[in-house]
Amino acid sequence: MPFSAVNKVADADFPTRWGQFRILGFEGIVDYPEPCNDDIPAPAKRIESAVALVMGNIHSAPPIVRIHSQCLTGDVFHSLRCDCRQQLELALGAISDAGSGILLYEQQEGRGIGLMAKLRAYELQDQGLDTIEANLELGYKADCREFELPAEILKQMGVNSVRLITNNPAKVEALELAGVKVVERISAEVPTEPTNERYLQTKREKMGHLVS
Ligand SMILES: Nc1nc2c(ncn2[C@@H]2O[C@H](COP(=O)(O)OP(=O)(O)OP(=O)(O)O)[C@@H](O)[C@H]2O)c(=O)[nH]1
Ligand SMILES: [Zn+2]
Repeated sequence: MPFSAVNKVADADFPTRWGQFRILGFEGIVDYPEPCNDDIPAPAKRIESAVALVMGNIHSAPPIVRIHSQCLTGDVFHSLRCDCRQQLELALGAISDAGSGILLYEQQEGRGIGLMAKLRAYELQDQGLDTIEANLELGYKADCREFELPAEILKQMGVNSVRLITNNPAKVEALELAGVKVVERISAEVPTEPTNERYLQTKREKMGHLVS
């Protein structure tokens, strides 16, 4: 999806439980975005935003990077339907341990379908559909994310090679395609819960995620 512009809109101090970060805000303008649901026409222009938490020196060696997609239910409410919150903590812990790194938090709730659609997908999952079947039943693609904004943000920061925390080969491919080298993939596997076993099984079997 072509961005006609990606701009840094803010850069501030950000103390956290994991240590001292900078928090940066980025906005990208997408011209003629592709619809994620054929029944919902896309606008001619869409603004996408992402937050970058940056710790330490990110230029002396390929930094640890996590691209985290927004999950209100997991990140804020500690939902056990998914593994997002545990992955967020794993990533912040890894960056903190290394003393440097970047967490890119992209506002792609529900793999880009939005919060209300994700909740409707949960309803369908309660009736027996898996995560992908539920998205498709609602008219959405299985995954609406393309990871171009995080790639562009990394390049704007002068980061052209990274150690990426992920289990999702599509993220590695997207960065490489955009010209950001993934010199190492660091596993984002976290302990499973009985309530997220099917969610993880679907990621492994239908989305090619590298989880056991
Ligand atoms: N549509 C939909 N999205 C979900 C569901 N559960 C979690 N998500 C979203 O999934 C996104 C996280 O994507 P995942 O596929 O779990 O993991 P990933 O980011 O692709 O891969 P990792 O880097 O390995 O974590 C977040 O945006 C969540 O809001 C669901 O049941 N349906
Ligand atoms: Zn989640």
